[in-house]
Amino acid sequence: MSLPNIPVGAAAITVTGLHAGYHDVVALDGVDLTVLPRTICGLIGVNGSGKSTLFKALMGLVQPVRGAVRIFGLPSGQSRKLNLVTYVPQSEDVDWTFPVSVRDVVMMGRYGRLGPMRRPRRQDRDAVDHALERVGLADLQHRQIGELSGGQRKRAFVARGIAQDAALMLLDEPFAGVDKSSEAALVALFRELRDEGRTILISTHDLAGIPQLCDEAVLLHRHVLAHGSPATVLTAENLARTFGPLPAAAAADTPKEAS
Ligand SMILES: Nc1ncnc2c1ncn2[C@@H]1O[C@H](COP(=O)(O)OP(=O)(O)OP(=O)(O)O)[C@@H](O)[C@H]1O
Repeated sequence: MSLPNIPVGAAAITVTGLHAGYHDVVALDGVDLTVLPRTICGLIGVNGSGKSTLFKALMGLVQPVRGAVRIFGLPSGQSRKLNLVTYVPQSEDVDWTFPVSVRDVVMMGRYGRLGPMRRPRRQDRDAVDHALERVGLADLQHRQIGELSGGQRKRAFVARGIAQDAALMLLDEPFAGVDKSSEAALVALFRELRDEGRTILISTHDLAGIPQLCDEAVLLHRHVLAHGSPATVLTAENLARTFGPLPAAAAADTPKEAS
């Protein structure tokens, strides 16, 4: 991975005093969050707690009412122009009837990197081949994107981010609709991507999978309730603050602190 544009020493994500929302809906109410490079950070919260809005604010798709967002020290528009960040949205936010192949979707990751002729060159095609291989979709690359299963569509968007060679990947529920064996393969892939130098912010409802996947966890409810290692964050007390009191049987199933 070549990341010449990243300011040395900058945090991957810096969010300060962020207030954002939609018309009369306050979705984020004073979010402060710093995520260092080479980290997989899990974003956890109930439905409507503001996870997707935070992703959109990081991408510049939702404007702050107050506060600021920086990606590698840069405003979101600039970080997007420099191909520093990629976003895998929730499936509901994508028009799957759009007549493009899986390969076309992955090639979109290269658009910001095309040469002066604006045509894919050998290196772009190679990057797309490589990304398709890494998510296990090489055999399905000529299918229309809408003809894939839910889990395969997610993998196509992850491949787009890999082809883009983005230093920061924002993944909104990448495991939704993904079967257990594909989820295990994605977890291994995300850890490889982290080890290559990327930073990943990932929203998930799979609490039990957090300790294996994530270096850090963030509990969100319009603002950050807790942030730190999974062991320190996923305590019964913090989870009760995030999700409300759990029934005794469910509480017994919550992840144990790592020893
Ligand atoms: N386009 C929109 N217009 C108006 N309100 C919205 C819009 N999108 C989200 N909201 C509201 O903003 C708040 C935060 O929503 P958001 O989608 O960020 O939550 P979330 O944590 O991602 O939820 P989920 O787990 O269900 O995906 C909710 O109250 C939601 O109803």
